[in-house]
Amino acid sequence: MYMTSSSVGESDQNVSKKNAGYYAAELVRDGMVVGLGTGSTVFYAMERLAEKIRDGMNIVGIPTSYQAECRAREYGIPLATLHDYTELDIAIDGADQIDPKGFLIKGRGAAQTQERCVAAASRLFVVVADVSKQTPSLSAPVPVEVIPSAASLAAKMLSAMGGTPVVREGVKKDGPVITDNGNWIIDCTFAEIPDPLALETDINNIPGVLSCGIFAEFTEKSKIVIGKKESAEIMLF
Ligand SMILES: O=C[C@H](O)[C@H](O)[C@H](O)COP(=O)(O)O
Repeated sequence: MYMTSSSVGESDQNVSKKNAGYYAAELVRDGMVVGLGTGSTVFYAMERLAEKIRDGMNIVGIPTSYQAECRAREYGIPLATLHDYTELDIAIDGADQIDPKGFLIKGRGAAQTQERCVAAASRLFVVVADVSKQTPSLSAPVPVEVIPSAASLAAKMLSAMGGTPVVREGVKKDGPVITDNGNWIIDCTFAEIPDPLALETDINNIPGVLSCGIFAEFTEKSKIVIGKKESAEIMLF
C-alpha cells in the first residue's frame, strides 16, 4: 500500500491516479533507465520521480510521445531515446481499460505504437491506473494506428474481424487526428473480445497497421498498480 498527501480540491479520480503514479515511482532505483508512458496517470509518476532526482537520484527517461517528452522536460528528467538504450529496466505507463487477467486497452492518447516499443524493450512493465479503469472485460474501442494510405484497407480488414472501425477526428483540428508518427488512428469497436492476445496479433498483422491498443503480450512481465482514493495496490501479480 502507498499513500500520498492530496491537495485540497483534488478530485477523487486525480487522487487515485496520483496514488498509483507515486507507488510506481517508488519502484524506480538509482541508475535505472525508465520508460515514460503517456497520459495523466504517468505524469504523477514523473512528478514523484522529479522529486527523487532533486534529492540526488540518477535516472534516464525514455519518453513514449511528444506529450511525455514535454512533461518530462518540464520536470527536469534527463532524457534519451530507444536509439541510446534498447534495454530498459522498467517502463511506467497508463491504461484505458484493464480486465481481470491484466489485459489492457491503451491508446486514447494515440501513443500506443511508441508505448509498445518501450514496453517491449523493458524488463518490467508497470501499468498505473485509477480504479475506474478496471472492467469485467475489454469493451472500449481499440485504437489502431495506421499509415494514412492504408486506412481504407485496414478498415475493411477490421470489419472482416467483426469490428466497427471509425477514423478518429481531432477535437481542436478538422479532419483525422495525426499521431506523433504522422499516421491516422482508427477506433475499432468489437461487440466482444474473447481472446485479446489473438486479436492483438491479428490487428498488428494488418498491412499498414503499426500497432493497436490491445496490450496482452506483456502481461507476464507486468505489474499493475491500481490507485484508489486512500492508497494504491498491486492487482493480481
Ligand atoms: O495513448 C495513450 C496511452 O495509452 C495512455 O497511457 C492511456 O490513454 C491512459 O491515459 P490516462 O492515464 O490519462 O488515463
